[in-house]
Amino acid sequence: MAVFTPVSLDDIRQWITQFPLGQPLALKGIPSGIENSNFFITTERGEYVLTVFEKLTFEQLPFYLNLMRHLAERGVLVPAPIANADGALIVALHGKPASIVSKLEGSSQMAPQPAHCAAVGAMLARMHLAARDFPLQQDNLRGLAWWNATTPEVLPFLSDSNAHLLRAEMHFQDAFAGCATYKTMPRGPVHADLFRNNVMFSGERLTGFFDFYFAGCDSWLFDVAVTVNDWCIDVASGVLDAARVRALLDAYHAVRPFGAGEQTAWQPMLRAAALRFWLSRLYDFHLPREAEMLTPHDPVHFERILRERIATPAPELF
Ligand SMILES: Nc1ncnc2c1ncn2[C@@H]1O[C@H](COP(=O)(O)OP(=O)(O)OP(=O)(O)O)[C@@H](O)[C@H]1O
Ligand SMILES: N[C@@H](CCO)C(=O)O
Repeated sequence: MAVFTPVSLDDIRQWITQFPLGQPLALKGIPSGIENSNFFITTERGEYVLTVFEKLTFEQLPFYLNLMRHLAERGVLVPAPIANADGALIVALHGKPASIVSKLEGSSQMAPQPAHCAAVGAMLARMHLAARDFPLQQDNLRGLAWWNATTPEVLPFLSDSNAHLLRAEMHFQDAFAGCATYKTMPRGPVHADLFRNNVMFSGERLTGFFDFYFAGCDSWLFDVAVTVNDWCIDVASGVLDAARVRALLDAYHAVRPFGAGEQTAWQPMLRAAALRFWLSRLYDFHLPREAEMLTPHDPVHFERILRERIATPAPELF
């Protein structure tokens, strides 16, 4: 169970009185997740999720929590952060930053069909548009600068073939980020981690996006590429599934039309999105943190996807 900071019902009885949630009735650690310590809390007012942030700081967190509030207020389906009596969304618990958000109904759809992908594409485009007037700025902290910083840390653990792939792809992505097309791409706050396990569905009805703690300002197309690389693949091979790709991209395009520059950037962006998760998985695998129990995600999955995106022409964006 990936609970890095244990929290008990007794620990929060006094602490939770600063929120308008009534008495806590039950608290349960959530076993999935590798970044933060998460708990379901039942209070007299309903069901919520408590997150204790393990790496993100009090300085970084306002971007994520205020973005969620901004989106929720504009009808994008995301958990609504709960403010305490002073209006604060982030408060200390066991010396670490913590927040409480509303619990989404439904469950993750781990075997998505085209209808699920279309719902995700449409909501992603709505999210990008709704965040255009979000006033806070924060870079994608898992963007190009982080890839460049992390590459030398993981290289010593790689086979010759993988070290060559990583060096070559970093070279390609550094050059791509410097080109004119990249610089004109539409950008704004993006989720940047919109995998199947970060979206809730009730049947075919999308009930919410969550886990915004990798969000940041980046190109919208990067967000689309991250999403397609998870929602629209055959998991065993990493190969894109044409029907699901079409469903997701067409639904996105109907809400926020893609531009010609984005078509040019699509294949490099699919590669960038694969590289980002290959790198973070390599880092977590070879340089793990302590946890009560932690199962790192498999880096080979994204190595396979990266090789596949390099080898195979990208599908038409629109
Ligand atoms: N607002 C929410 N409503 C309902 N369930 C939630 C909510 N937030 C988190 N969960 C549940 O908690 C689990 C872990 O949350 P989350 O994915 O945010 O953790 P994490 O540590 O940031 O994980 P990772 O970054 O590995 O995805 C989710 O899979 C989901 O079941
Ligand atoms: N979605 C990431 C985990 C961090 O949220 C991965 O699958 O590697």
